[in-house]
Amino acid sequence: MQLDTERAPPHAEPNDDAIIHVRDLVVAFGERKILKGLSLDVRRGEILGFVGASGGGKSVLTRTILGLVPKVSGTVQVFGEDLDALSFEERRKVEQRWGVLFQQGALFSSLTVKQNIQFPMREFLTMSQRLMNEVALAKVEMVGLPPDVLEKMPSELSGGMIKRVALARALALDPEILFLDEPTSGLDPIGAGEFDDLIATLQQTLGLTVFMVTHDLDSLHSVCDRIAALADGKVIAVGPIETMLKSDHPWVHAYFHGKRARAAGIGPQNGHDEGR
Ligand SMILES: Nc1ncnc2c1ncn2[C@@H]1O[C@H](COP(=O)(O)OP(=O)(O)OP(=O)(O)O)[C@@H](O)[C@H]1O
Repeated sequence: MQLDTERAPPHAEPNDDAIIHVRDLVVAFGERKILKGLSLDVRRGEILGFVGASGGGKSVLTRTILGLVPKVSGTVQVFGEDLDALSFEERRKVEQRWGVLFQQGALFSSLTVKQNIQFPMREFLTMSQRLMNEVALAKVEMVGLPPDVLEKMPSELSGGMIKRVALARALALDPEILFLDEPTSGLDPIGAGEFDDLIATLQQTLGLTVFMVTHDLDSLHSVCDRIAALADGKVIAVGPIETMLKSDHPWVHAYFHGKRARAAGIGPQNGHDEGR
C-alpha cells in the first residue's frame, strides 16, 4: 500500500510552519482504539480539509487536539505548546487563540445571537458591555449577516444563519486557528457554496489557519489548500487533491474517484494531474 504522506516521517521535529503538530497519537475508549498512531502537521495559514469514513475518528481527533479527549500516548502541540503540560491559566491563554465551530452549530438556545457571540468574551476577557456590543456587531457583519440578527433568538434563524452566527462566535476572540467540524452539513448546495466562499475570504483577510473536518467534496475542491485522509486510525494520505488522486489506498481511491467526486469537478478531466 502506498503511503502518500508528503510530510516528514512520524518522529521528526515540528516544522517551523506547523501550527498544529500531532505525532503517533493513540486515543481509545475502553479497549477500543480509535486513533492508532496518527501523525499530522497543520501549517500556519493553510486550510486543511480532514476526510475519512463516517465513525473513523475525525471528531475524536479534533476534540483531542482541543484537549477535550485524553490521549493514551503520542504528542499534540498547538502553537508549539503541549496542552497536557500547561497550567490551567496557561491553557486558557492557548484556548483564546482558537475558535471552534462544532458540527451542530451548538448555539445556546436561551441566549440571543448577541449574547451567544459575546459568550467567549465574557468567559475569557474583561470588556465593557459597550465594547462587547461593538465587537458583536463587527462579527455579524464579518459573516455576512444584517445587524438586526443580533437581537434574535436562535429558534428564529435558518440553518444557514445559525452556521454563520456560530462562525461569528468562533471568531469572537480573533483566533489564529479556526476548527470547523462539517461546517456545510445540512446546508443546501447554494448555502454550502456561499459558506465555503465566506471561509476562504475570512481565511485570507484574517490570515487564519483552518482545520476543517468535512465530507463535502465541493469544499475540498474549492477552498482547501491540502487534504488529509484518515483510515484505520491513521492519516494515510496528505497533500493537495492531486496527491489524493494518486493514492491507491482503497478508501481514498473510492472517495476521490467516485461519481460524487467527478460531479464536484475533481479528477484529471478537470485539470488535476494524476501522473505519478
Ligand atoms: N466519548 C466517547 N465514548 C465512546 N466512544 C466514542 C466517544 N466519542 C466517539 N466515540 C466513538 O469513536 C468513533 C469515532 O467517532 P467520531 O465522532 O470521531 O467519528 P467521525 O469520523 O467524526 O464520524 P462522522 O463523519 O460520522 O462525524 C465512533 O465509533 C464513536 O462511536
